[in-house]
Amino acid sequence: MNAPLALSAVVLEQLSAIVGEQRVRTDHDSLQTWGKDWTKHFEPNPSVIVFPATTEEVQAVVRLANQHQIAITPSGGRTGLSAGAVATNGEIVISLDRMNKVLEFLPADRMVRVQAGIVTESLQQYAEQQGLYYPVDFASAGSSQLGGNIGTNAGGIKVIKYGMTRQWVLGLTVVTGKGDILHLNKGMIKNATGYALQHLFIGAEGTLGIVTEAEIKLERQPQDLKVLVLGTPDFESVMPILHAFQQRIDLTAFEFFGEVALQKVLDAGHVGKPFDTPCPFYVLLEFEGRFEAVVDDAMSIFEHCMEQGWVLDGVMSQTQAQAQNLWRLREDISETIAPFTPYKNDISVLITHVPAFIKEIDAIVAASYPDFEICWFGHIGDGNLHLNILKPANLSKDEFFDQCKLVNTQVFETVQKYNGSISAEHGVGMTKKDYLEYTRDAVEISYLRELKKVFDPNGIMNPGKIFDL
Ligand SMILES: O=C(O)CC[C@@H](O)C(=O)O
Ligand SMILES: [Zn+2]
Repeated sequence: MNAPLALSAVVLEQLSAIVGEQRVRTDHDSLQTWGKDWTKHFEPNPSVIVFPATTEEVQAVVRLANQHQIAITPSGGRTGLSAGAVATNGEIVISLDRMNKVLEFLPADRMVRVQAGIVTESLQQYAEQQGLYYPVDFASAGSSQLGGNIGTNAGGIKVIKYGMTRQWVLGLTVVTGKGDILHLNKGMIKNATGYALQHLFIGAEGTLGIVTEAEIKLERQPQDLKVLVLGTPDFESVMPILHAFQQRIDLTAFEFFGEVALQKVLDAGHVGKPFDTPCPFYVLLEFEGRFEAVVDDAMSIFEHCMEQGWVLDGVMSQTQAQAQNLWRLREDISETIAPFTPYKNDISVLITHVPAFIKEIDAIVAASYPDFEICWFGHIGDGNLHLNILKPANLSKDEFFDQCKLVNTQVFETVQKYNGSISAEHGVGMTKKDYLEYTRDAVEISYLRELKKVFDPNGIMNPGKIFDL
């Protein structure tokens, strides 16, 4: 590991003057902890971690960094999977941990104004206390922060009904890379006054500036959610099941996972199998079962799917506890496979192309990784697959990643052929940076570079993420 790059005593003193001496850390453990996210590919090596409490303090740090030409990496809950929040090169890490407050609730607007360091689950709980719902949800919601969700335009398990984080952002306060504070859109639903700059900061991974506050839209709470887990004989059956249900029922989730993923979760021992019939693939779907007619409808579609041979076995939750247990079969996958140092793909195509796309990707991985375990899962109802390749115990991390990267070209050429994305919801960060042109063409990337210069002329905001300058 590289030694942390030392900042001059003057800069450290100035940082202390801005955020307070107790809120500046340079000890080894802090640098390691706040210098990285959940990605395992890169070694953290920041110079200092600061913990501002207000937008103005963030602004002062950004201005200081501009003055001294020091790079900044914004840091939220550090649950990212693409190394968007890893500081490898002497950066000042700005942690939003102290900026976690709810600032204002406007019931008539069904909107809450929060600081960006609020933990996603705390925002969900706050909404619930108001009798409302914040629908962006995923397994890491207990640790991830809203600012990070905005930085990657996080998706998760309810996108099929509620969309990505972008859909819930009504306004943002940001500190640009230049050090200006902008209040973007101020929570309005209707505001036809030109470029909607808030949208540029959603998915920007902290490369244009730092999101410090957000106005977030809330929704009515879903009622009587029912969960079905169905076993299918093959990939080909998955999409017909989706279409059969969607014709008659508004789904709040449609997820899928393969046998390898299920087995790993069952091996962890926290949850039992859904039914006895072993199946190569499973889908999990959810809907609001407020009315008996909807639940009856779901049962008859389930039977129709069995008659068609698309479903081999299945189960529907009868209680909330059962629904939660069925969800764990899907939600526990990512954490359960983490010890296998997975090589992650987070790819998407239009729903139309999913069947052909999966077939091609399956053929590539089967031919290229005959000795590796392939763990399929994902938000198939949104056209988003999480293809995780698991590291065999006898290979080193570097050997394993090198072998996986050899196959990237084929996988990403297939993504490109279907006009898909090399990163559906995890962001580009450093892990997918070299492959950006498979989704965004060179002319488009040149516009991204120009935009970056407008907001961050000195190139200090999270350099090395998404693209190089
Ligand atoms: O670990 C992954 O590859 C996916 C993580 C997360 O996006 C999920 O859908 O569980
Ligand atoms: Zn996901």
